[in-house]
Amino acid sequence: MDVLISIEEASRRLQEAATVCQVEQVALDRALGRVVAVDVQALLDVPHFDRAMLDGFAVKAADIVAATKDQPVELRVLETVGAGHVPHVHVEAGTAVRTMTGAPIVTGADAIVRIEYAEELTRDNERIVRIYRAVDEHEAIQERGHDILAGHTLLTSGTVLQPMEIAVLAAHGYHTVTVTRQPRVAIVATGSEVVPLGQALQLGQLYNSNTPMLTALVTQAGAQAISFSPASDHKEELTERFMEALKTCDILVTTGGVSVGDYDLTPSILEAIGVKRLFWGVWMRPGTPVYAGTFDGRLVLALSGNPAAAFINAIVFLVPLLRVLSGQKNEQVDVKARLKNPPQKRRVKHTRFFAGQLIFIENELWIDVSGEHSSGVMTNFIGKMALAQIGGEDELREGELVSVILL
Ligand SMILES: Nc1nc2c(c(=O)[nH]1)N[C@H]1C(S)=C(S)[C@@H](COP(=O)(O)OP(=O)(O)OC[C@H]3O[C@@H](n4cnc5c(N)ncnc54)[C@H](O)[C@@H]3O)O[C@H]1N2
Ligand code: MOO
Repeated sequence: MDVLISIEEASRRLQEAATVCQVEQVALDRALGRVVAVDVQALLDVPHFDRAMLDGFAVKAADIVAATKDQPVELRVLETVGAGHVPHVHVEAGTAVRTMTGAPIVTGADAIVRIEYAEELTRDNERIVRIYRAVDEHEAIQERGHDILAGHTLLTSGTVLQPMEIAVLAAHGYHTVTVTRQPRVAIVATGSEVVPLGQALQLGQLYNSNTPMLTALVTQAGAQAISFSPASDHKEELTERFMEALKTCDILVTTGGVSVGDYDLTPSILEAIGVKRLFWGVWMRPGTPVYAGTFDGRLVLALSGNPAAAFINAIVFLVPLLRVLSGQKNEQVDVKARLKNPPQKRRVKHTRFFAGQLIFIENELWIDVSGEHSSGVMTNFIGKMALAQIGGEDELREGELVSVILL
């Protein structure tokens, strides 16, 4: 390992080495979570016509200024217009059109009176409506272009497509959208003790939990995970697996073999195949011996083998990197909470991370980090929604205000 560097410095080196992925077109029904690559313009005025926002009667507001519960005003009803219908008449003084929510407003009308304040009847074969309340001009009418006007910018590049962004694109008639290609992340777990799921365990062996965890995390972050079978701690096997994985990806993520033991071969093998080191060792715990490098325009992150350390390494370095590669520009919210039940641990120079539960106590956000925090303990993460990050001048004491990373 090198002299340890700060998380900020490690992140800076990684982000500097990262480049945004190419662009591609995707259909709207495949676009969830993808990142807009080019600003998208509004193609239409939306709504595309003046429309009714309530079921009622389209009227001239001036006709019914005197309408009250006791002294209703009567108007002649010319026709009924539902959503998707087109009015065939023109409202003159003394007339109205029965108009349903979403229908176009008939010409001549300037307000909608809701149906609850009106009563329609037939007199001498004529449709009449009694109106019991005055309305303001424009009441319950949404004008053409009220939401957005054609030619305005609808979505800026870097926007993550969530359900409502997709709805907005569809409202303008877009079938497809230009997005950045999903970053491809190759995942290689290492360690002679690590065996694939489905195989009986012998003494000293354990199942590979890091690959499924990282695959899930990468998928959750909107990137594409390519998982390889684990490689045992042999130079030839590690070399072959790393080289094979590097061919297919934007980022190679490995776990295990980054510390100082006799079989911790990952950094030396990566460098033997041409990886250029960005750092090896960060003031963080868990996850201190994390390694990073570059290889022919790709990035390499070699995480600790300890599941909790690998997870926190990935949350701190991999997830933000995926944001950069996919061109995301969404602001990250800075969340702070007060520490509840901090472990009795020595305050060290390392930035520490503890999984916790967010709770409100008397209108203040707290993060309860009770439970065992060890690199080898996974169950303490179950159901936890956040990590407390204790760094800099922060103290490990009850009530300390610390940064929180939402999971
Ligand atoms: N003398 C020193 N020893 C250690 C140091 C040190 O500075 N000096 N650092 C410690 C720290 S901190 C960590 S973290 C670990 C990092 O070890 P490695 O990254 O080299 O990881 P391994 O030794 O390969 O594995 C650690 C642990 O995790 C288990 N493991 C590995 N891969 C998987 C997997 N895919 N799924 C589930 N579990 C996995 C592995 O069996 C080990 O138990 O080093 C300390 N040592
Ligand atoms: O990286 Mo380690 O998790 O500090 O034991």
